[in-house]
Amino acid sequence: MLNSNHLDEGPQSGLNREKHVISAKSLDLTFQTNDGPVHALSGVDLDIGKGEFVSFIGPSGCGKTTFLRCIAALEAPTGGTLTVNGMTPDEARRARAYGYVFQAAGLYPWRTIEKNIALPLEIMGYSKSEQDERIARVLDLVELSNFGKKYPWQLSGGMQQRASIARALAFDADILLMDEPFGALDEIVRDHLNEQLLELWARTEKTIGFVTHSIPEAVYLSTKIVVMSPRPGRITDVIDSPLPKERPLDIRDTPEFLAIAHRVREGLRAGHAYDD
Ligand SMILES: Nc1ncnc2c1ncn2[C@@H]1O[C@H](COP(=O)(O)OP(=O)(O)OP(=O)(O)O)[C@@H](O)[C@H]1O
Repeated sequence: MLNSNHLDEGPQSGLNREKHVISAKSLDLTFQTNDGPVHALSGVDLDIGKGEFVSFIGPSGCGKTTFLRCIAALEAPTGGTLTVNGMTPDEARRARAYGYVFQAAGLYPWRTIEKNIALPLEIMGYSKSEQDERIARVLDLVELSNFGKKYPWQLSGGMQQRASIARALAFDADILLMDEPFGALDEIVRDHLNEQLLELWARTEKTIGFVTHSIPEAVYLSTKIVVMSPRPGRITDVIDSPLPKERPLDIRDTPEFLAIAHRVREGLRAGHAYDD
């Protein structure tokens, strides 16, 4: 079975009827390092509903990436529970419950954009015709239909990131995990990609977990903003955004937007003060 969606309505699954796509309870993760233990996540409680756009914001080292990696079963928590589509993260990974977009686009330079998107599909055993169909659909979603035959180095940084998003979307996972995907891009390109990402999210109704250092980006994109602070990494505030789903860029000048941005900033400050 190739499509992850089958797990949502499986017959055997009382578990799968759980309404939260991602649910963390008292999640803890301590890394054992040569310099002693590093408490990367402490008592993290968070529920993410289907179709939410959730941003994680906080200073360097507060555990944003670690939390995303736990969801993706790339790290094993040392305490608490975490479910993804009602399964363990490892089961969800095997069921292809999510796509992952990294900070660097991570495209293979010797493969065309099409061939980069095809790679996970090849590994998963899709037929050539299904690969082609999926590649065409995701290239259209990220507005790169005319660039499939190009190599990554022939594309701008923003286009490469869009190609990387297309690759993560190709096997149609319900969840998209994005770790600071636009951090290295200039403001104008980033604004444009933020707009496109919101459109894509509205069209596909994916659940998105998005790591960022930018307050405006978090507020512009999210239905829920999770503010974190370090040592140990923990959640200090969860803000449910009252902004409408349709968001032109100039919404960033409205009092409602600025009020949320203010609350995020206060949350970040409080986290820092805690460390002093
Ligand atoms: N594999 C690992 N081994 C040991 N320590 C680790 C490991 N991965 C992360 N850490 C530590 O865990 C803490 C949380 O790191 P993490 O990368 O999740 O933070 P972050 O909030 O994503 O930071 P940034 O914004 O800089 O990406 C940091 O102190 C980091 O040094």
